[in-house]
Amino acid sequence: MAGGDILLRAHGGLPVLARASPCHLRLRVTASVRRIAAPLAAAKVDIADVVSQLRSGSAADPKRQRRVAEDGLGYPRVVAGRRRGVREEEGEGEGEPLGFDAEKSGGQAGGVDGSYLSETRFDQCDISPFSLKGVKDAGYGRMTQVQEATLPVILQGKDVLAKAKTGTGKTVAFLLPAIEVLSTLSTSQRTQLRSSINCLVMCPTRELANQVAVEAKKLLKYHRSLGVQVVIGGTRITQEQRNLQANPCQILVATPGRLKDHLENTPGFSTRLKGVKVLVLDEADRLLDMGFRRDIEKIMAATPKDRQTLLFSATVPEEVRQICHVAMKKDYKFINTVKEGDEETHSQVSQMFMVAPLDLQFSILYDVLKKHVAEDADYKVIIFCTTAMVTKLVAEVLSQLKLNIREIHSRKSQSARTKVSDEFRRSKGVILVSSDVSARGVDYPDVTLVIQVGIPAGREQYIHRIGRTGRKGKEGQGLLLLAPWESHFLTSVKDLSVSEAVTPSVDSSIQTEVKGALRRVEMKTKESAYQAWLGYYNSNKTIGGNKSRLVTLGEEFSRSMGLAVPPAIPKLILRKMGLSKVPGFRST
Ligand SMILES: Nc1ncnc2c1ncn2[C@@H]1O[C@H](COP(=O)(O)OP(=O)(O)OP(=O)(O)O)[C@@H](O)[C@H]1O
Repeated sequence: MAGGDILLRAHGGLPVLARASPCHLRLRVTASVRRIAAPLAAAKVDIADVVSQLRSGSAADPKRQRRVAEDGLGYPRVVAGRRRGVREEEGEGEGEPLGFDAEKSGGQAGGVDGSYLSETRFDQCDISPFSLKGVKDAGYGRMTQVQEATLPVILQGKDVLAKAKTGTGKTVAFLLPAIEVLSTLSTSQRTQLRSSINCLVMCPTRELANQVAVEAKKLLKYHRSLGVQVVIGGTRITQEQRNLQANPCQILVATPGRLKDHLENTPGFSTRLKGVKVLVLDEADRLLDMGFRRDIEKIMAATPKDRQTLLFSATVPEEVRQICHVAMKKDYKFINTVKEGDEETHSQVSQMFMVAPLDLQFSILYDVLKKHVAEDADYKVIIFCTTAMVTKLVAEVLSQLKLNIREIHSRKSQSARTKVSDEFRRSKGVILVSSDVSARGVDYPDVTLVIQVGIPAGREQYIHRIGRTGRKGKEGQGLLLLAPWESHFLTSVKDLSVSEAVTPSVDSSIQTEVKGALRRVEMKTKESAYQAWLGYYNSNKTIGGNKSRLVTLGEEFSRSMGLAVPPAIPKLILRKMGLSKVPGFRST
C-alpha cells in the first residue's frame, strides 16, 4: 500500500481505501462500497477526526498500531457494531422460529470482544450432568450462537441444516446434542444396539476427522459408557478393523473413502451401521459436491432411513439447499446464524487482494512474509496453494529462503501430515504451506495471516481458507495473490470486504535471493509442479477453455520457477489432461 493510504472499515464492516492529503481524505473506493462510502467522501472527513477515531478503535493494541506504520497488511479500522440475528426456516418454505431469541444472543457474531458467544450458559440448557461436566472441563461457559440456536431443535429430534461462520463452534454444536441423543437411549434400546454404531460423523479430510474425535473425547469424558473411534484413509485398514472389533464404539468419525472401504470389506460393519441414530455431515456442502457425493449416497443408504441427520457448514450454496433433501427428512430446519445481507466472512479479518504477474509472485510472497515475521514475533501463517505439487514447490522455495516452513498436502504420508498438523497447532513463529487439505474445519489457534496464492477452487473455498484465521472472535489478516489473468475470480467475492492492496515494489536484493532459492530447488519438484499447475488451470472453466492461451500461461509459470523452457510432459499425462493435440506442449 502506498504511503499515506489508510483503510477504514465503514458501517457494516465494509472497507474504504482512503488516501490522506494534508487536510482531507481523498477516498478511493472499491465498486462494492461506493454507496456506503459516498456520504463519507462528500463530507470531506477531516483527517484529525479520522485519526482520533482510529486511535480510539485501536489504541488498546499497540501491536496493531505498529503494524499500521510498518506494512501494507495491517490496517486501522473503524468497526461499526451491528446486531446479528439467526434465521430459521422449515426445509419446505418459511417456517416459524422455534423460540430462538436473536435479541438475546449478544450482539455481533464474531466480534473482537468475544461476542461470537451468546448469552446462554451451558448450565442453563437441558443437557445431562455428564455432558455439562465435560463442557465445563473443556473450558466452555457460554454457548456460541450456533450452539444456542441448534441445540433445542436437534434435541427435539429434527433434522437440521446449519450455517454459521468459520471458527464459531459448529463441532460442539453437532456433537453435544448427538451425545445427548445417545445418552438418553433406554437400557433396552442399548442392549438391542450393543456394538452398533449410533452416531456417524463424516468429514472431508483426515485432519478434520481426527480433530472432531478429539473434541468428542472431551465431551465424553464423564460418559463412561460411550466412546469414539476414527477411521481415515492413509492408515492401515487392518489395524482399524482390529480396533473396531476389539473395542467397538458408539460414535464413529470417518472420511468417506475409508468408510466405504469398511462397508465393502470389513465383516459385520454394514450391520453395525444399521444402529445409526444420528448422522452428521460436517462441511456438508463439500461432502455433497460431486467429489464425494457417490460415496456419501452409498454410506447414507447403509444407515437407517429414520435416522436424524445434521448438516453443518460455514457455506451453504443454493445448489446444496436444492439437494439437501437427499440426506434429510422433508421437514428439516435450516438454521442460519449469518444474517441476511451480512457477509459470510468475519469483519475482524482484514481481507486484501494483490494482482501481480507470476514472475514477481515469489518475490512478493517473500517480501510480505519477511515483513509479517518482523512485525509479529508470534506470527503463524498459512499459505494455501492450488495443488499438492505446487504446495511442495512453494514450501521448498520458501525453505531455501530460510523461513521456518512446514509443508502439508495429500502427497505426504498420513503420519507426516499428522505430525505437521499437531506441531502447527501448538506452535507460533511458523509458516504452514498447504494444499486444500487444511482449507476446511481445521482449528489451528491464533493464525495471524492466511495467504492464498492463485485462484481458489471457488468462492466457498476462499471463505473456508480465510476462516483459518479470525477464529473465536480473534483478529486476523488475509491476502489473495492473483495473476492479472486470474482477477476475474474477484467477481465471485465482490460481496465480501476484500480490498485491493497496492503491490509492493520489491527490492532487487529480494529478487536476487529468490532467484538463488529457485536455482537450488530440484528440477523434479519443478517438473511436478508444472504438470500439476497445468492440470489445475486446464480444469478451470474460464482459464482452461482456451488451450493455446494455457500454453502461454504455462510458459509464464515455468519462467516464474526460473526455467527458460517449460519441462516436457509424459505423453500419458498430456493425454489424460486432453492436451496431447494442443501445439506448444513438449512431451516425453
Ligand atoms: N462455547 C464455546 N466457548 C468457547 N470456545 C468454544 C465453544 N465452543 C467451541 N469452542 C472452540 O471454538 C473453536 C472453533 O470451533 P470449531 O472448530 O468447532 O469451529 P467451526 O465453526 O466448526 O469452524 P469451521 O467452519 O472452520 O469448521 C474451537 O477451538 C473450539 O474448541
